[in-house]
Amino acid sequence: MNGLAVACRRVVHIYRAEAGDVVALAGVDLSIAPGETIALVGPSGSGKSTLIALLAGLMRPSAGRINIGTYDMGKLSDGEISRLRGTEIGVVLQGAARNLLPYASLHRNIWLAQRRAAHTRGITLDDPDRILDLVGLPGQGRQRLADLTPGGRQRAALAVGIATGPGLLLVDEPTSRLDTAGRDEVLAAMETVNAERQTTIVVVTHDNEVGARLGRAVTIRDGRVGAEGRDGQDFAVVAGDGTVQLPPEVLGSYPPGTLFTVQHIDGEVTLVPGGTESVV
Ligand SMILES: Nc1ncnc2c1ncn2[C@@H]1O[C@H](COP(=O)(O)OP(=O)(O)OP(=O)(O)O)[C@@H](O)[C@H]1O
Repeated sequence: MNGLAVACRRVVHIYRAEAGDVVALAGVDLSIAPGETIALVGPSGSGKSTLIALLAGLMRPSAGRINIGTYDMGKLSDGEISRLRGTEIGVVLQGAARNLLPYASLHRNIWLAQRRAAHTRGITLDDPDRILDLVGLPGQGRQRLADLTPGGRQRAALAVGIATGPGLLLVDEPTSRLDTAGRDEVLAAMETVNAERQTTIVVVTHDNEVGARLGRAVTIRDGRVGAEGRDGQDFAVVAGDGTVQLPPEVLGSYPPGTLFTVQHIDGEVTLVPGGTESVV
């Protein structure tokens, strides 16, 4: 399957907790083209895991719309979303052990992931050995989780995540607790999967190196898309409601209420601080 496009429009997510409601996402607008690789980065608690859980259909947004390929997630039943997750959307949770049966071989783990898809989609699935080749574990089908290095375990989790040939692969913190060599192996595996299958890949990460290696790094800040990095350049992003977040290092110099004049000359926009502070 080719990569799936993803579109989030004004996505809001509120956790209803005893201690009070928590607004985890406050209006995310994000478009991902088929076959793109994206890192979701940003401070702890900014909403990255919430966003990936919504894309995986593990939760439903409080408001807003999510489209994946031709699917409008809000219009699908729980059963349809669950089937989609087992077939066209691959999910790799944080920690390899959460994705694999530790005492079963890699072959069996891949086969178990494929079995349901074969029933629901009735298509020919990739040979498990071919999948292991893709993630850099050639000929390791008989190995079990414990037999592998930490980087190998994470790549085995990726193998299970792509077992059904999904068009969208969602991966949570694949390189945390890995050394540099392990991280490079996991990045190389994701790059190979993307190159060979054009799978759209969205990775939640705290690792800036991962963000730099993937095609696009989207910074989630306070539940919104705060900035984007592409090809070593940083960009501010205009949100669907017209707001733009300034980088924290800029905001640090200008307290809330600072007035700016906006100068728009020959296509260039400049913010010039000045005037009396307004009360916020
Ligand atoms: N089940 C929950 N119930 C209540 N609040 C939650 C729940 N899960 C997350 N939150 C809150 O929602 C906000 C966003 O959390 P989220 O885990 O999505 O952020 P994150 O960017 O993934 O953080 P981290 O990088 O630390 O994993 C935080 O304020 C968090 O405390």
